[in-house]
Amino acid sequence: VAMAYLAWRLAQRWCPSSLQVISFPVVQLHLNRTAMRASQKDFENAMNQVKLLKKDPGNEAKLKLYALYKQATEGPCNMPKPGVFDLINKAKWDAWNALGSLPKETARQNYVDLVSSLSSSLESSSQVEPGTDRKSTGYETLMVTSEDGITKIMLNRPTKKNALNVEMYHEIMHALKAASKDDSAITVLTGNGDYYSSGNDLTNFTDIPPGGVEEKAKNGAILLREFVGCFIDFPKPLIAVVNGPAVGISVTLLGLFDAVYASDRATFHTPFSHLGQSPEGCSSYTFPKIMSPAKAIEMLVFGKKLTAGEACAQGLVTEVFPDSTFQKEVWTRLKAFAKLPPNAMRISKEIIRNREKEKLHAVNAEECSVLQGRWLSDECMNAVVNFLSRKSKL
Ligand SMILES: CCCCC/C=C/C(=O)SCCNC(=O)CCNC(=O)[C@H](O)C(C)(C)COP(=O)(O)OP(=O)(O)OC[C@H]1O[C@@H](n2cnc3c(N)ncnc32)[C@H](O)[C@@H]1OP(=O)(O)O
Repeated sequence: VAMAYLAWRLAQRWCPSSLQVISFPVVQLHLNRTAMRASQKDFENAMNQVKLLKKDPGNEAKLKLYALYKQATEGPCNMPKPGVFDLINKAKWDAWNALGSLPKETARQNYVDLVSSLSSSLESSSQVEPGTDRKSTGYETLMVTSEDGITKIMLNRPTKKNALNVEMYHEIMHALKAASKDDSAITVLTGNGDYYSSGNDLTNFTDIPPGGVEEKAKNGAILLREFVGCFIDFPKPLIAVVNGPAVGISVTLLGLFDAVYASDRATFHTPFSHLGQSPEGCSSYTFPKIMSPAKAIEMLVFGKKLTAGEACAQGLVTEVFPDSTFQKEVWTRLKAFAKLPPNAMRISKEIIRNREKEKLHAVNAEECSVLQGRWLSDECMNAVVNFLSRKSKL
């Protein structure tokens, strides 16, 4: 019920504007387009095209498609209004009902138009999609560059505080795999804008697959395990340049980096209990080792936010720099590191890290399995709903 509520809140957030988009232009289109009518064949083609869309068009578009489809095939909404707790069906009913007495032919035409615009917009944004060698511009959520012996992977959703959406998880894995094979000596992860990263994108929780929330949680655990695994196995020196606040998984992963340089503006926050969740990124193992069990519990269980200075004192951060000179000082240092013999660095990292690898993979698997259960809990669902409905922030 909580997840249905969540989907409904999202639909509700989008619906006020989307209903205007549905009802107002639909009527206009009807007036302007008496001569342009989509045939039944066009309509059927559009229905098939929807199934072939390479990307999920999002809940707002799906609600519009649903409403137009129902209007085109059954006419005005004559179903009883779903009960107040039947949240998803109520959002669908609202969308359909908002079409009023729009004629079937117009709804059919609008459906065809909508599918056509979705196909072209999603098609064009997926031209840079998977498969071949991605260059910097081939990423949607990252900027990846390679120069002076350094591959820099920059999280690039500054307007969302570099929250990690599903695409970003995949792109980071792709970029790390490419960096492990390229001719750079070291690899750097950093953030664009004022944040390093605000952690997992909480809207990841809203896209529920046909198998429901259980399938969603299972897929999330698989993705997380693979994602963290890439950091455990990364063979070259991996350095975090923490340009601003870091939250959640962007903090826990730092225990798997080989050096962490932070601006004095950065903070380190893992509010897992607040979110009804539990630690990941192997932090249940690395943090107690790095900073003592008691300090790790303050962070991972009680959600204590550390300043950069405190994180450095606890051993999570290697060195802190004043924000005004941060970029200059850090990159000068990194360029010097990148001139060291790459094979020697690789082999030294291997000998330091390898004996822990098996343990880290086991910890990762266990953390993912615990989180899978947490994502289905009321505590977690309520926390996500509260954030998405703007009732809470960290
Ligand atoms: C599948 C793998 C799962 C791995 C498990 C990982 C767990 C974690 O990482 S737990 C940590 C999750 N992160 C959070 O709970 C942070 C939530 N965000 C916030 O509390 C705040 O946004 C803030 C403190 C990070 C920043 O606050 P403020 O400076 O006031 O900026 P805004 O809130 O206005 O943010 C701007 C814009 O960005 C969106 N946004 C920021 N962080 C997230 C996020 N984590 N998920 C989704 N969206 C995020 C925010 O909603 C704003 O969007 P618009 O309103 O559309 O402008």
